[in-house]
Amino acid sequence: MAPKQVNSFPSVPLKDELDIVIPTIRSLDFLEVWRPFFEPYHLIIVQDGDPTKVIKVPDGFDYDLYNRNDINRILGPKASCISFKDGGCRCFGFLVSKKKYIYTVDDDCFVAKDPNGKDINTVEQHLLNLKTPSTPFFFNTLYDPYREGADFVRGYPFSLREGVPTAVSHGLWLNIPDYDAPTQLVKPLERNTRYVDAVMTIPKGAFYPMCAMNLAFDRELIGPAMYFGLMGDGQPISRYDDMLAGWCSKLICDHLNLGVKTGLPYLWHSKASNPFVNLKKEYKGLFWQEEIIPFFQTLTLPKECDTAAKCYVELAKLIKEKLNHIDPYIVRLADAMITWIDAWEDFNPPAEAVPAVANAKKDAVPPKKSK
Ligand SMILES: O=c1ccn([C@@H]2O[C@H](COP(=O)(O)OP(=O)(O)O[C@H]3OC[C@H](O)[C@H](O)[C@H]3O)[C@@H](O)[C@H]2O)c(=O)[nH]1
Ligand SMILES: [Mn+2]
Repeated sequence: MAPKQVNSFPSVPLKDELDIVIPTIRSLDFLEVWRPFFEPYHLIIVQDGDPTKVIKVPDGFDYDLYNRNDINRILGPKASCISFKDGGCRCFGFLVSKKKYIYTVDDDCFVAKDPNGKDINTVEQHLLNLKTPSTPFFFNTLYDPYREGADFVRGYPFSLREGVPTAVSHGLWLNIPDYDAPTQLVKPLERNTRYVDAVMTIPKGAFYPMCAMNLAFDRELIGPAMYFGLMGDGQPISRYDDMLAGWCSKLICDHLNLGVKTGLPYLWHSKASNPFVNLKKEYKGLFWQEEIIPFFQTLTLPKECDTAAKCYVELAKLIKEKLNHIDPYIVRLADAMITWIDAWEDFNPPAEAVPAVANAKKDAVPPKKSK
């Protein structure tokens, strides 16, 4: 029986282990409030929309900024898999990062306070979540057993107390909740004021609506599955970027015995996007998901799929084969999933890749700007 890990916050910023990826089509002024927590880290800013628009990065941050011209230049024809005019463009940042962990956050999210009035360092809490095991096979009713002041409760099998590696840490939001358009329309004034002091592993076999507003993950374990789909301009759907990545990554985490956690940390989500615009963007997803989610719930991947990338390629094939009747778009999406993996492996060669070729490809990515 492994000694239980009692976790504490990482004492110093782990800047060599984590990049912060921010999609933006607006402004980066929000970084000012995050400065104490974000300044030590490298930012990867993915500028969406008009590439001629100059988006100012507040002084003092170490960053690379990529606009659509950069994405096209760097990926060439493979840029077709990166969404335009949808927050899903952020996955380009996941692709070019070289760090083990990614934290991605939206530009209308701010520092929240915990019930004691203390500013919440979301990066620290996500790193803690990712560096401590998950318990997907048997639910611990006292929530995160690795947390200070908690443990496995009576009856929890000792054979399962080591847990599994954590691949995804899904944070939450105070103030504007991540509601879909119909819910936003009927509850325009609803605000989330409930701070739940808990981190939970999402049990194996259960899916969840992954929101990318306050999300962290282990690139090495699950990076290839964090593709945010073909959304936005020229596509019949938007605002399902993170949902697709959530379904795919959870299926693959379950298959590879990796964990997904949700709960702390919280941030403050400030902007309610227009529910009528959102309804137009997401309405196909509202009914497509009623068929897509059962597809994921009943899917079993072959045991030969022993890496996230191999699982993802197999999943793309199955989506193309089993879901193409929903809409011709699904075929394009499945093809784009394969293009994504090709691009991923250009930047992150699989272990068995020939080093000479791999290095040549890896070095082909001059960042647009950095300080
Ligand atoms: O065309 C676009 C639109 C937005 N962005 C950037 O994406 C981030 C989210 O944008 P926004 O705050 O307007 O989205 P929400 O209505 O709050 O909902 C999101 O919440 C979770 C996910 O992030 C998902 O994308 C949405 O459902 C923000 O940083 C925008 O600047 C963009 O790059 N391109
Ligand atoms: Mn928002």
